[in-house]
Amino acid sequence: MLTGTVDLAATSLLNKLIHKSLVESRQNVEVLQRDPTSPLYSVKTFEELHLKPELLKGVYAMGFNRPSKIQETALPMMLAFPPQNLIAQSQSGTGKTAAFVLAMLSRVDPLKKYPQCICLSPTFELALQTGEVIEQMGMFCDGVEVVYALRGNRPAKGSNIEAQIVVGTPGTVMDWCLKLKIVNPKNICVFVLDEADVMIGVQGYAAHSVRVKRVMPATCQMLLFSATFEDTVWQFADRIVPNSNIIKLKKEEMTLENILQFYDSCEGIEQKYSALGNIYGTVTIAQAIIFCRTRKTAKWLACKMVIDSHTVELLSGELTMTERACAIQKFREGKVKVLITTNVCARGIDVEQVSIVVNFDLPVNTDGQVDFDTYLHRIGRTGRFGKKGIAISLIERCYLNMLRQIEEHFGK
Ligand SMILES: Nc1ncnc2c1ncn2[C@@H]1O[C@H](COP(=O)(O)OP(=O)(O)OP(=O)(O)O)[C@@H](O)[C@H]1O
Repeated sequence: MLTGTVDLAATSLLNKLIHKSLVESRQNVEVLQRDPTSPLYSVKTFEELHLKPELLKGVYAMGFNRPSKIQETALPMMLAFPPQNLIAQSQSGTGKTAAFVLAMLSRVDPLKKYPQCICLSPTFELALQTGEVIEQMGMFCDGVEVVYALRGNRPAKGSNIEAQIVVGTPGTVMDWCLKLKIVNPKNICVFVLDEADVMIGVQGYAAHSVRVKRVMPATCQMLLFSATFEDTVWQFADRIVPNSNIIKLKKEEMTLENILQFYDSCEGIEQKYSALGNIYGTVTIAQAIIFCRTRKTAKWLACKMVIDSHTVELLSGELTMTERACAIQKFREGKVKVLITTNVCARGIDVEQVSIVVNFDLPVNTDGQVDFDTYLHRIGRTGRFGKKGIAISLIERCYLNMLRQIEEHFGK
């Protein structure tokens, strides 16, 4: 890790690194896809994975040349007959979404006009993003549609849902299945839990996910995906999805070599703010996400930056759904280059141009201990699919021990 206050020398070094990483990113993906130790490596081509012709067309239209390791390994398991359950772990940005989307699209029958697959996501933004991937990848699958089971999109009781794939957050999907009864769980043949460790390991999410699972037919294929699974969550996953195929990473494989991690030790919040000000110019060469621990800090930071004439977008859980959708869309389209957010965007969000992640605060759990998994998910918002990325954590000196714990935990 690189240390020191972000002074002029450090800023200029960062500048160089960002330019270098932007130039090297594309090349790096090609190199990694030929490196057997990389999570992007595969022996097989998409043709050899026996995808339907319309899906092959979709994959190539998205610009994918070869599958990644998780896609190569998971797809044959997911597409096998009889259908098999799968619990799969792979690093951030290595193509898990594409893998389970291909599995759902392979299984739906476009002629049947009712929901056949459900994908649960922990956040509104991630559900929207996954739905968009389904729509893009399935663009040649005539008659296949997606419906979003999200707060704010509430069809009337008795509505007839014709879309074959439902993407949504657990509470709303549960309502659609059990309360409104507009999705018949008995017709579901694939049930995906994205960010599965949260979906089954965190109270609230878990209660809803498990209730939906209970009303599915026993033959329904369960697919659990995440970049992180704590040991206790593995055990729980194994219990609720018995007889699964399992793809698991070793601890030392979890961090990505293509993301450089730095820190800057600061005296207090104001010094953190000035450190951020020093690197703002560098950060906006491409796009950046700044993570804060609380909504309050995120709001404070966004207001302060706007007052100082910086263009930033705030996205936190206190915004309305329309405001959240608008904020992520603006950032995705590159209309704003800096997104200030909380853990609501820590997982899954995929914006290719993000070359820097800043931890304005380190993520901690409810006991005030470092939340290693969230750290990994946050920094994984950069360095997508082998691109180069930079993560900078601003740390108050009294919390430097947390940094050591992160280094020890990941062996980096
Ligand atoms: N085979 C491929 N070739 C090229 N690009 C790919 C391929 N598979 C996925 N991608 C791209 O890589 C990026 C990351 O993929 P994706 O979002 O599926 O990763 P993920 O593993 O689900 O990440 P996270 O753990 O953060 O949720 C996306 O922009 C996606 O379009």
